[in-house]
Amino acid sequence: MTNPDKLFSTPIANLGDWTFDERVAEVFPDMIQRSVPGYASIISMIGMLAGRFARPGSRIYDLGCSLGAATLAMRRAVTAEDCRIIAVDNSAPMVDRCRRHLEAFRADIPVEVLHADIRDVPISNASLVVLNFTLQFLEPEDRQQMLNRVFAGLNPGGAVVLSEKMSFQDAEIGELLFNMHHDFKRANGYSELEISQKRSMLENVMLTDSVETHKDRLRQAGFGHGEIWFQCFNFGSLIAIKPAHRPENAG
Ligand SMILES: C[S@@+](CC[C@H](N)C(=O)[O-])C[C@H]1O[C@@H](n2cnc3c(N)ncnc32)[C@H](O)[C@@H]1O
Ligand SMILES: O=C(O)C(=O)C[C@]1(C(=O)O)C=C[C@@H](O)C=C1
Repeated sequence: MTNPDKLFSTPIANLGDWTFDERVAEVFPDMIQRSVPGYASIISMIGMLAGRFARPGSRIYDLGCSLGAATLAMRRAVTAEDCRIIAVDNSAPMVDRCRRHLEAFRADIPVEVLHADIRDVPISNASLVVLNFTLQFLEPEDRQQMLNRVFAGLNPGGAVVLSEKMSFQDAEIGELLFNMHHDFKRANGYSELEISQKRSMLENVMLTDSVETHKDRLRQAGFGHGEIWFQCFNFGSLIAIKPAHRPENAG
């Protein structure tokens, strides 16, 4: 049983900015499940993607791993020989719990959990890089550079999975999907107070981009193109593949 998220159920005088602190880490599985439509599907399908993209002797990165849900799904699914997973988060309470979580299950794939800022972690020999609802917490001016580094660290034929809460250029559709997300939260038992307090805490620290912006950034990083492989309301996930080396005289 996970602890229920009741963090914002009573009025808070000074809301302040959102952080991934001890209290959030403690209720995180319940919180993210009830807040992100499609979260469980995305996690299990990241496992499937890892099974497909993992190459022998390569690394898989889970950037902003929180409690390690994506890492666990990938560790279960990867069959390629001599792979290792590097899971990174800059929240100490998340990293502590993530390590304990991973130790609770036996597995053949080694996992290194790093307490670090994803902007400082070298990326190399990667067959898959996962940013599952993490890029949205970087300052917008750091996002392109991050994706450039992901591209540079991927082996040819490797992929990036980029899941984000998104905004929409079409104002009417944007408003509908935003409202549907709030309906989703209400249906999962969150009150108007909980929804609005969390929203105002996230306001300054989680700035969302449009699907077009994400695709432009992926293109600029060198991926050629990226495409949505999952979407529910204003939450979605893109995939982009680093072109494989083409033989010298390929037409
Ligand atoms: C919404 S959670 C990610 C959920 C997680 N990927 C999953 O699939 O369950 C965002 C995570 O990113 C981490 N984070 C945010 N900015 C970061 C940064 N600059 N470096 C490392 N981790 C970061 C937060 O501490 C938080 O745990
Ligand atoms: O936008 C919201 O209301 C959210 O709750 C989103 C979101 C996210 O996308 O990361 C924000 C913080 C929590 O980590 C869980 C979910």
